[in-house]
Amino acid sequence: MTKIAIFGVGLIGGSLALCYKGKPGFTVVGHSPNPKSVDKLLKRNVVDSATTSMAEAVDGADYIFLCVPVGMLEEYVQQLMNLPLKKGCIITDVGSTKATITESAETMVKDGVFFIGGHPMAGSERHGVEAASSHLFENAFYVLTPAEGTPQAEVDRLTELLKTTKAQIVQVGAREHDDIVGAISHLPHIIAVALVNQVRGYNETNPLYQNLAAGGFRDITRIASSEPMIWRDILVNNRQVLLKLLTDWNLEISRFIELIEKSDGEGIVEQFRMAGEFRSQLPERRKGMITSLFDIYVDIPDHPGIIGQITTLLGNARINLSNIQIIESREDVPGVLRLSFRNQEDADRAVELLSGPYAVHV
Ligand SMILES: NC(=O)C1=CN([C@@H]2O[C@H](COP(=O)(O)OP(=O)(O)OC[C@H]3O[C@@H](n4cnc5c(N)ncnc54)[C@H](O)[C@@H]3O)[C@@H](O)[C@H]2O)C=CC1
Ligand SMILES: O=C(O)C(=O)Cc1ccc(O)cc1
Repeated sequence: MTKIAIFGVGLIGGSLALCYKGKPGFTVVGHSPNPKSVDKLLKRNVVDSATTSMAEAVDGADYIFLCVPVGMLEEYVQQLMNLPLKKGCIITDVGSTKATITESAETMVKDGVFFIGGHPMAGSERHGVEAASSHLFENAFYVLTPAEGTPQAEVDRLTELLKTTKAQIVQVGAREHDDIVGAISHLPHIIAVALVNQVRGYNETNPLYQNLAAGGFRDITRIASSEPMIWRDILVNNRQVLLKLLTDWNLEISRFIELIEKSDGEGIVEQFRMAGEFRSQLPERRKGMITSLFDIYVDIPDHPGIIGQITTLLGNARINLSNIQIIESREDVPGVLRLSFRNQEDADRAVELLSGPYAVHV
């Protein structure tokens, strides 16, 4: 039996637990310092067993996943080193930054125990075990940042284990990881939050901002709703990289200020052209760092219970709805319902299911 211990069974820890729980040959134990959380994990059936005792969780464990906020990772590795661990045990984490934990764990691990940094590059703005899903990592990249001197055979062993997540495993240097992920994930989160707060300010004097900010604005700022504590730790941890990126961001914005001041139409066109060209080269069907929602639109006649009927149809077909929004609902016009799904397959199935009784657009 392969024993997997998971510390911090939230969105990511819970999703990992669901990848292994019930698979032949695996047993999954969840750890939380909070007895109420332990009860919740058992009730929700996310793990085979759960405990508040670190010693009990790691007893005989083959793999230990640290899925707590980035700021707690080092402390967890330190505490694990004071416990009897199984020989050959691999400790890995899922933190969104990799340099500090990979470098410090290297100095902490004892003989016969290995630390391999990890980052499943998929997630969402939601948090907690309630949002966990065994499908979260499918078709996403899962980065491993082995500490120097880690035998490749151990990295291969973890890679083999992680195949169950259906993610594509890649090895990247920890510092290179933080540079790249800083630019494609951490900076966009900062920009989304700053943008929402800018509009929030205007909205204080004119609430029409909020009313008109549906649709596109809502979409591009989804990640501004991410869990504050998780992001506090990520941004503080990756501060060096982010300070450089924010300086570059200021330059990009200054360029736009100048172009607009000068009414430089050609310059503006050139900015859009270059961005469009690069963007069109991004991989299309792979799940990226910042996941998109897949939307379909359904015309809804104005009569009571219609939304319930649609959600029931989807529920019965076990199609997971991620978001639902009424776009227009006035007495004189039929409403449009926007249904969002986490993947194209669910969106396609929903179109097929709803196209009979309703008018569906994509
Ligand atoms: N949210 C996302 O989309 C992604 C997050 N990550 C990383 O995964 C890790 C976990 O994040 P999520 O699962 O999103 O967050 P979450 O909030 O859903 O889960 C965090 C877990 O850690 C526990 N925890 C929080 N503070 C704690 C404390 N002081 N002591 C002990 N346990 C504590 C929580 O009870 C919860 O079980 C973070 O390191 C994050 O950087 C990695 C990839 C994606
Ligand atoms: O909500 C989204 O799309 C994300 O960007 C999720 C995410 C958050 C943190 C990560 O380290 C990786 C992915």
